[in-house]
Amino acid sequence: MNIIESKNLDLFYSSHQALKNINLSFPENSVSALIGPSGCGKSTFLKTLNRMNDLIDGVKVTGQILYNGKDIYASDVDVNELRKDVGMVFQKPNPFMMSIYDNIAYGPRTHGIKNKAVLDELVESSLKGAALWDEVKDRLKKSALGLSGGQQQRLCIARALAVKPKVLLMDEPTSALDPISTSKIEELVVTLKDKYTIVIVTHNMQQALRISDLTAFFLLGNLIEVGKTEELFSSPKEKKTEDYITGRFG
Ligand SMILES: Nc1ncnc2c1ncn2[C@@H]1O[C@H](COP(=O)(O)OP(=O)(O)OP(=O)(O)O)[C@@H](O)[C@H]1O
Repeated sequence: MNIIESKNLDLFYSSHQALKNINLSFPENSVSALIGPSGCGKSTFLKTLNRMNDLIDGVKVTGQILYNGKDIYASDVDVNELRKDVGMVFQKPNPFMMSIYDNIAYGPRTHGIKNKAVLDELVESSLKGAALWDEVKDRLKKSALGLSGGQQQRLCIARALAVKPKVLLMDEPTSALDPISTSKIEELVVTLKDKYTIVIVTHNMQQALRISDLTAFFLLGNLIEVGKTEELFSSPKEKKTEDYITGRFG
């Protein structure tokens, strides 16, 4: 089943059309990679999936994003609830200037959870889910800013998991990390798909090959091709896809 999908989606930044008639579906419990050269609209598309573009002046969206069959741009949609279900992890780790514990408890607290035992359990299960618990369990009250970059990124993933999302959007989550931290995040993404649906923007085609089930190739605001990752990389249907994945441009 497709948990989230776009239908005839256009997006304009004022007069500049950044997305052109995008039709793309994401099956539950899969990892999908969005690839394409800089400026092709990958991040813009990712952000339409939980209305992060709402925050930008002059943005106009037409078409639909259906989450569990319901248009998230409908007027009665509660954007906070949507972003609870469709969480996001950014390129640069962005922990809050507070303790590791409070970073994770922040989201649940804003949704009204105050009980300490419940929060303790959420903090532990989220950190375990992000493969960080063992490294931080003895320093939960220490500042999150004291963690390494790779640990900070796993903390941000744990923070996203703490509100029990269904979909996780990741915008180049490893581009600021060293190779060891990168491979930890890649392993984590593969394990997370048992419980979540993941859409990840990456510039690294090897990464897309290693971790994703589906790959979508964007170029100049158009979706050129989407398919099973292995097939898209081994026998692309479109010449433009082939040129990109073989490094002839982009
Ligand atoms: N806030 C904004 N205001 C105006 N134009 C924007 C804005 N954000 C992005 N754009 C434009 O929209 C197009 C798509 O940008 P986007 O960031 O989605 O591309 P991308 O594929 O994610 O690129 P990169 O890989 O470099 O992050 C580009 O032409 C970009 O200049």
